Amino acid sequence: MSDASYRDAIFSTPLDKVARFSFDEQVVACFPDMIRRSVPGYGQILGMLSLIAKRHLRHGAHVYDLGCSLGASGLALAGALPADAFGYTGIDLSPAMAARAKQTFLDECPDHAMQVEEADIRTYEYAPSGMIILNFTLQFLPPADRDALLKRLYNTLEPGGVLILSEKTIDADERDNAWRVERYHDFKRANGYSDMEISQKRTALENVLIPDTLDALHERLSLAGFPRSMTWFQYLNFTSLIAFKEG
Ligand SMILES: C[S@@+](CC[C@H](N)C(=O)[O-])C[C@H]1O[C@@H](n2cnc3c(N)ncnc32)[C@H](O)[C@@H]1O
Ligand SMILES: O=C(O)C(=O)C[C@]1(C(=O)O)C=C[C@@H](O)C=C1
Repeated sequence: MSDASYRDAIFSTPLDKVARFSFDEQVVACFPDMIRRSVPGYGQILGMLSLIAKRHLRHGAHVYDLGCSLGASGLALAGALPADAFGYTGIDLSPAMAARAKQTFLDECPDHAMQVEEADIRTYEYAPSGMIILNFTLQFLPPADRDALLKRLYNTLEPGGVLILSEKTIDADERDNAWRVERYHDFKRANGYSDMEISQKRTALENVLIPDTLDALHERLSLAGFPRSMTWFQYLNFTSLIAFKEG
């Protein structure tokens, strides 16, 4: 079955040298377990996506899911909306992710027209769309590339379209940041990760996942052209924003 998932044990043994985190076969094999145990509120964010789509998506409009990984957002939409309600393109640069997402859609929702493209979201040629999902992906782009992408996305959205931006964040205040990171590590421990796993993954993500502050995310959305953005979800150092294009 294409959604078979293993328990994430990638950082459970001591490594001489921790390699940079990458979305390779090893991560793909345990990704559903990894993201569920590592991202506070991941399930709730997925659950809200289809409710937001029901309110904001014009019937038949297109949805882009950027950095779709295994297509969890697409599956959430397909589970809640009929096939003719929307079109969907998931894009991911990782060949292993894209291949597995493609197969998952064929297995799980063959009646919905779900496309997956193995491509770079920075250079992809977007068609007009009603909703763009960027869930935990912008944080993996070099910061210098983020504004240009958001501007392109704003320009491709149809009037009345929405962008959902979910990210890990950092606090500008050092004490607040330390508190939030410590409680995040408590969250991971409570989900079965050891101190060694937490520490080795932290090293692997250094200079790979570069978080912005919540204020910087709103500022980027404003710079891109969005007249309005809101933080609709926050749980420790993970957040989700919605940005609206004027209708
Ligand atoms: C944390 S995962 C996203 C999780 C996913 N959105 C979900 O909700 O399950 C980040 C994904 O972004 C992809 N990615 C990173 N940089 C990318 C780029 N420049 N273009 C396309 N995909 C990219 C990675 O391959 C990875 O699958
Ligand atoms: O484990 C962490 O520290 C995380 O930041 C979680 C996180 C993410 O936010 O994208 C990092 C890598 C994996 O893609 C899954 C989740």
